Order: sequence, then C-alpha cells, then structure tokens
Amino acid sequence: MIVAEHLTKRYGAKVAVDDVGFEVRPGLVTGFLGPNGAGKSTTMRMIVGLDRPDAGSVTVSGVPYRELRSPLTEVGALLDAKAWHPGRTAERHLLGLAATHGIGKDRVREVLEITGLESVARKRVGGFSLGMGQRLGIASALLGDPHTLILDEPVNGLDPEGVAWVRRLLRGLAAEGRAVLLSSHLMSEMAQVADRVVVLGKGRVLADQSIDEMLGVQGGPVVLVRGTGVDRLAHLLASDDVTTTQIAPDAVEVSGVPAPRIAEVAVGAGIGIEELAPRKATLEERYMALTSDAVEYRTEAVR
Ligand SMILES: Nc1ncnc2c1ncn2[C@@H]1O[C@H](COP(=O)(O)OP(=O)(O)OP(=O)(O)O)[C@@H](O)[C@H]1O
Repeated sequence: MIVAEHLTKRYGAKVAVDDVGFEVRPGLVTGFLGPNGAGKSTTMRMIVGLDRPDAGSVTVSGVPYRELRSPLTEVGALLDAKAWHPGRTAERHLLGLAATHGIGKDRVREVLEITGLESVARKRVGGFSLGMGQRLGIASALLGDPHTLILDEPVNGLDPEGVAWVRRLLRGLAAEGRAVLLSSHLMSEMAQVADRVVVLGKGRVLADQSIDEMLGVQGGPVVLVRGTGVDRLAHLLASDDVTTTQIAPDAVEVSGVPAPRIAEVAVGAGIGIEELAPRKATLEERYMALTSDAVEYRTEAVR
C-alpha cells in the first residue's frame, strides 16, 4: 500500500509535483498516467526515497521508504531499466542483489523462471535487448516477493507477446493481494490492465478514479448525426449542457442530448437524417480531454 499526501517537489522555480495525494491499494493495479513532464517519475522517485519531498509525505506499508527495515521485501521497483553493470550476467546481477538482502539463491532461480530469462541467465546484460532488460528489471523488482510493486513503463520495448505477459503478471500479482502502481503514457494499455487510474498533469492530480468511473463521467454518450443540414443542429439544440462538434461537412457529434430527442428536433426542422449513432466515448478520448490543458510539449499541426 502506498499513501501520498500533499506531496510537493520543486526544482528551482519549477513545481514538478504540486500537492499530490493518492492511494495505491492492495489487490488493485493502479495506473499512473500523464503527459511528458507531468511529474510521474518525480513522484515515483519520492516513493522509493530517491528524491526528498519539499512538502507532504509518501509512505509504503505505513512508513517512509527510508525507514523500511527490509525495503526489497516491502516494495519492488522498476524505475530505470538500465540500472546494472553491463559486464555482469543476469544471474550475477540478481544474486548480488539477493545477497545484500538475505534472499536465497532459490528465489533468484524462481524470478528468472517467472520472467522467462532462464536461457539467458548466464549472458552478460550489456548485450541484452530492451525487452530482455525490461524482464530483468521486473525480475529484480520481484526478487524480495514484495507487497507493493512500482513499475515505470514496464512494457516499453516488449513485443506483443511480452506485453501480454506483463499484463498477465500484473493482474496475477494484484489478484494475490499486492498493491501495483504502473506508469504509462498509453491509456489504451491501462484500459487492459488497470483497475484505477491516477492522472497527473503539470504536477497536479487531474483524476483519481476507477476505469469504469472514468468512462461513465463527463456528460454521457456522444451521438453521431449524419445527414443533409445537420450543421443546423448546433443552433437548434443550443444550451449550456450541450456540445455540438462538426466532424465532417455532413456530420456532427452531439453530447448532452439523448438520441431520441435529437431525432425529434431534426425531424421537426426538416433535416434529413441518414445516420444517428450513439457511441460511448473511449478511455483515450477521456484522457485526451482531461490532459489537453496540461500538455507541456505540443506538436503543432502542419500547415
Ligand atoms: N532533476 C531535475 N531538475 C530540474 N527539473 C526537473 C528535474 N527532474 C524533473 N524535472 C522537471 O519536473 C517536471 C516533471 O518531470 P517528471 O520527469 O517527473 O515528469 P514525467 O511525468 O515523469 O514525464 P515523462 O513522461 O516525460 O517521463 C518536468 O517539467 C521536468 O522538466
């Protein structure tokens, strides 16, 4: 379990993490999302004691990371996938880590097996692909059989089979009652694995909710309306709760009005409707809407 309260970190005048509070609960995969520079890495570094907060606090299993007696058995972290000596073999790396924490060789063999690295266990990690490196990072995080796991972009560099494997692994770890914090830029990836998401933007929490809540909030379903003269709907349906967006010369998207009411208004105004299709907003759309004001580096449209 991780609990962050009023967590704040400044770099000079820049407030990287600004009064952030959230919980990573046992038995759940909590997704940690946000655009580049949102403060995810800084927050994760503070959780594992690599950075000190300027204000607020964050605890793992009820105490600050630095006060944990046996950190590796409480929390496993994959933050920098390249944090090892390139000349060492995967097995040596894990055995070294295990020795400093009183963890036996059997557990090293187990994590090599769990992460599918047995066949390359005696190879030097300097020659590892990005995906193999990620697996070794995950093996290191699992070594102490911890209650809490923190994984920064664990699927980065993995092929589709590897991505599916990480998903199964994380779901399994949560099902065993562990608290899992998983960061990613990809909302689509989160939808497949997370129970909840904490969305950061410009150092602040923009959303902290379950995936279902995220899909259910913000104005109900969007209705696609196609036909001749549908552009007139914006005026006909105008009210504070209604948004009408023209997406093609003959099509608009309307939110805030049920489809039958749109049909009624359109028929009354003599608009010829060819298509009227309610559709659920995707998680990706919710995420983009939430973070649109918080993107630090935006790509300008090519003119
Ligand atoms: N050591 C540092 N010195 C100065 N500024 C920093 C430092 N580390 C991070 N920052 C700034 O703090 C803000 C948050 O950065 P952070 O790396 O935590 O974001 P992030 O959400 O992890 O981004 P990304 O997805 O790109 O990894 C950014 O504006 C970044 O430039």
